Amino acid sequence: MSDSPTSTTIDDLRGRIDRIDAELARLLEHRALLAARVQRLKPVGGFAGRDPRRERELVAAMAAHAPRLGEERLARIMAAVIETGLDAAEAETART
Ligand SMILES: O=C(O)C(=O)C[C@]1(C(=O)O)C=C[C@@H](O)C=C1
Repeated sequence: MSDSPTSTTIDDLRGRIDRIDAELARLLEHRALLAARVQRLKPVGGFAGRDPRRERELVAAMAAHAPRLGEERLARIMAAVIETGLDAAEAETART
């Protein structure tokens, strides 16, 4: 896939972003499902059982794949991802 100015338009780039966003949504859904399963296996799950060390470790591992974003920005993104996953897990628990 070329990024040359002649072949790349805003529409092309937005199309590529849309495809990545669809993939991200599927991955986030899958991640939330797995994180909900972890909550059910932990002695204390949900927000009460939050594990800051595990969160730091997963962000550090991700940073190796995302040098443009870097660890500090990834930490902000992953805080939102993790909190949203915990929120969905707690809502599911409340329904069942
Ligand atoms: O690994 C865990 O202990 C989890 O509960 C999963 C998870 C996550 O979403 O990755 C969620 C909350 C914790 O603070 C750390 C990680």
